[in-house]
Amino acid sequence: MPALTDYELIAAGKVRELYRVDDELLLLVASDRISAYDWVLPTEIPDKGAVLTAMSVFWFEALGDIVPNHLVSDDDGRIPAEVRGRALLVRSLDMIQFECVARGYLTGSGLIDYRNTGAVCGVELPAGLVEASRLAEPIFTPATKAPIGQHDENITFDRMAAQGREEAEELRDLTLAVYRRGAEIAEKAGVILADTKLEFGRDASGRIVLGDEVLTPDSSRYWPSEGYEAGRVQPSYDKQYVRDWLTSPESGWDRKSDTPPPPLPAEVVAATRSKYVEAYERVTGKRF
Ligand SMILES: C[C@H](c1ccccc1)n1cc(-c2ncnc(N)c2C#N)cn1
Repeated sequence: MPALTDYELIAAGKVRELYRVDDELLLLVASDRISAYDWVLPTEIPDKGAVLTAMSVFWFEALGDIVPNHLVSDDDGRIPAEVRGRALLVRSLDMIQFECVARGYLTGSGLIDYRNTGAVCGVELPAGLVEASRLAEPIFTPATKAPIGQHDENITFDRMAAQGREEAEELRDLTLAVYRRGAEIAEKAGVILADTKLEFGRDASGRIVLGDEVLTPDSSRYWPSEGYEAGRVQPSYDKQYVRDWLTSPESGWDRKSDTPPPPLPAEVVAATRSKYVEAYERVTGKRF
């Protein structure tokens, strides 16, 4: 059984790492770290990495008729014991350098663009929409990848198509199809999938393949269906306990200061772990 140190680290995000296993295979590792307000918190959430990894595995399978994916195995001798359960053995792809985002609801950077221009990524929207408005139809809102620590830049479809219209159209169609399927399955589970960010690449035969994690609470916004109401910021399905505690007087933290957030109390950690497990069990219908 190999150790993680046997593999070269080739990419690291706030809460995950990517290692090279050989010239065809990579290891996508999800940590138990959690980020909030653009900070990586000092306290980990036990099993977060494993739950999100299991969610990606579920979605790759549930989306198999829509798009091929890079998953080779979630249980293979080449996955080191220390990350078993929170790591995926994946095919190395030639990644397409666009963030493929689909939105069924208006929030985050999409809402900001809408308030400034009446559109998101050049897609005109009707007047009068507010925070968390449900859109009549899901929209494709691509972005260029920003360097670590910065926010991606929303771009128009035409700007993306300048690098190849056919590819942009295929990525748009796949992204919207994945979102619609995800939103449909989530809705049956009493969960709103507000938006999601996908990453695609090309395999050795030039086929477009879905990479990265897919439809997880880290790559998507999940809201409880119960209590949904446009006009206010919706509670995050998985991170609301963390957000509420960090912005409460109890934490002693000032979000506007440039100081790192304090450690989380055990009860916030436990409640947050439960929300990840609950999201997985409701969406997949499987026990974690
Ligand atoms: C953005 C993401 C990332 C993951 C983990 C940590 C930091 C970034 N990433 C994914 C690849 C990638 N490259 C080639 N083939 C692949 N199958 C994948 C995947 N997944 C490169 N970067």
